[in-house]
Amino acid sequence: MFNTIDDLEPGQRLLVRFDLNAPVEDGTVQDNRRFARHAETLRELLEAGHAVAVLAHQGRPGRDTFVSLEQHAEILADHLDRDVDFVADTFGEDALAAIDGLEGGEVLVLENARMCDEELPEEEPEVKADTEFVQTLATEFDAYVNDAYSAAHRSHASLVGFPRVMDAYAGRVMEQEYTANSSIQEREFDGTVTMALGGTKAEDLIPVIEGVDDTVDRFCLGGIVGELFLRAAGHDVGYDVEGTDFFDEQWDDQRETIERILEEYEDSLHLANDLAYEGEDDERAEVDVEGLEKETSYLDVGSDTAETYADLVCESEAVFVKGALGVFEDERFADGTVSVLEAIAETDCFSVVGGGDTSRAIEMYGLDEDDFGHVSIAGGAYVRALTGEPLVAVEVLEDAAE
Ligand SMILES: Nc1ncnc2c1ncn2[C@@H]1O[C@H](COP(=O)(O)OP(=O)(O)OP(=O)(O)O)[C@@H](O)[C@H]1O
Ligand SMILES: O=C(O)[C@H](O)COP(=O)(O)O
Repeated sequence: MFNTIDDLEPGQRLLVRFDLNAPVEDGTVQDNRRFARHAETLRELLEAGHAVAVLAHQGRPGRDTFVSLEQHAEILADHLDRDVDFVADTFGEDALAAIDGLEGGEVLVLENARMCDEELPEEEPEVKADTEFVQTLATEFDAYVNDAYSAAHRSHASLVGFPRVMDAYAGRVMEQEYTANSSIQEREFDGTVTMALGGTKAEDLIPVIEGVDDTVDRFCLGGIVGELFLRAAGHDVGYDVEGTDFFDEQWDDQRETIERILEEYEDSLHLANDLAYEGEDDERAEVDVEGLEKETSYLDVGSDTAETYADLVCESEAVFVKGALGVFEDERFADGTVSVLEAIAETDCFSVVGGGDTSRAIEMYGLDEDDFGHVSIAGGAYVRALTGEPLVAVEVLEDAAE
């Protein structure tokens, strides 16, 4: 087990890793559940008199979501109802000067860690610990706190490097998510177990199907992941159209695996039989999978599919959700995601809803969190925990405690 912030000495200078990765619409960062959860950890640390520098990431280089953390500092400030400083630098001179001026009870957000070249390449913790990024920041603080459970599956410098070179502790979100998600993995169910898989990150989800196949009886696919499976099944969908970069790269990387899984799991995979898109007059329009066209951007599963998936949920003893079945942020394309969530809320099945973005649908559509077993702000990390696969950033925290 790891040490937690309960084990911290008083009045420390802390480097705290959050996961504030959020949707970005037209350059504007959207508040999601992660801010509220991490703000609670932050409040506790500041009230205890610690000086806190926040390290976090947003998007990936080359994507529209790869932006500065300046807006994230403002959103955190709104949650805390106090000032949150920001410096547009991570470990250079400006960052070090700002860190130097940090007093107990104050907080400073550092710039997007993924703007540093040494952050992203997936490498062993020892290699990350040796980077200039980690070596420079480590000397500025008494201890490192990792609260970013939802990024704990990534072997990035800010997640795995620091615990190798300094005292390291788990924050409240890390502790709570780790406990909840690990206990789910050990549960056994007598009845049917259904998993709804959607969202944009096919490469995170595909290994999950094989990892949980002894527990999960059927998989309902939607979102980008579902469209890639439809493409493998021979339908004219799952191709990038102007302005999207979801499909072609993932298809090239995952094609063989998708085709194999489609064949091996024929009986347990449920693919959409209709999809929705933006039709004339900007209205939602729908089409059966036989009528799909490569040039159209499909934004949700169709109503027939949504109804079928909701029925499957109602017959289940346990339901796991990871990733949205459509672009639920736009009301016209929320039907698939919301139908599944409503079906869970109406029945008394055990349920877990995961995903930094997906979990936001619960409050957006007025559902009651109490109707769900566990709502996780983690996506990739939560599904890996379900398969029993270790999370590298948790492992280094555990090593640090020994
Ligand atoms: N057909 C689609 N086209 C474009 N975007 C889609 C489609 N279906 C779902 N999405 C988007 O997928 C997003 C959620 O997927 P994502 O992979 O980011 O999962 P997540 O739930 O946030 O998990 P994580 O924590 O891993 O990021 C939603 O914001 C939704 O708009
Ligand atoms: O949003 C997430 O799932 C985490 O922040 C990890 O982000 P990534 O999938 O871009 O590595």
